[in-house]
Amino acid sequence: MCSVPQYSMADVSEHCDGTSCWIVVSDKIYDVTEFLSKHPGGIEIILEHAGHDATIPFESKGHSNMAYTLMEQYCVGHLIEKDRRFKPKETTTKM
Ligand code: HEM
Repeated sequence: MCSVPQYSMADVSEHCDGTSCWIVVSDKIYDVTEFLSKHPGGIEIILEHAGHDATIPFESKGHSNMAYTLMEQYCVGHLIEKDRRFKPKETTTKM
């Protein structure tokens, strides 16, 4: 988790069109610019979420395990802790 770059939602929101398209799924950030034209569900549906959190639409569509594997090659980092919504916050306190 710590060895990859971390970005804020403000950083993600700058990549909001077909020239640079980032989406967030489960607090991980994906640069899908090169993938847009390859997406079996089409370009437009991803562009609707460009620069935003796409976790709920991505998961409610019910992507296959293959899709989850495929997306990892586009991961460019994680959200900074303050902007995370889905993963439990890291803690140094041991139970
Ligand atoms: C890194 C991001 C994404 C990857 C790698 C990806 C990959 C895929 C793949 C491989 C399929 C074919 C069916 C399957 O294997 O599940 C698919 C279909 C689809 N995807 Fe995505 N997807 C991504 C993001 C999104 C997002 C953000 C949405 C927004 C709702 C979306 C909506 C859809 C839809 C609606 C289909 C169905 C197309 C059909 O059955 O005609 N995808 N996607």
